[in-house]
Amino acid sequence: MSDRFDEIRRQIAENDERVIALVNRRLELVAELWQLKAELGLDVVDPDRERRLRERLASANAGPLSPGGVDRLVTALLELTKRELGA
Ligand SMILES: C=C(O[C@@H]1C=C(C(=O)O)C=C[C@H]1O)C(=O)O
Repeated sequence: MSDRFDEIRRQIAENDERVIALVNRRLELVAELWQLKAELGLDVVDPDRERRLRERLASANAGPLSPGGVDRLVTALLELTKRELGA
């Protein structure tokens, strides 16, 4: 295969590893926030906050991911967070 082919694959792998590291960091931060919410007697799940998160990320998206793609990604992220943290 060409050098460019290998280089593209290397960059894809590097990006994928960054995505995993960022998702792990996100989980740590949400876990910390939920601990504080629990101490304050608040519900950990906040549908209004989730709606605003969805709107903010839709606005921040510069593409090529489609608006529908952003929405699916946010849905997956929120579901994953709740499953991992046991909400
Ligand atoms: C992170 C929060 O808690 C919950 C988890 C969210 C998330 O995974 O991003 C978003 C909203 C809440 O349902 C928050 O209230 O900000």
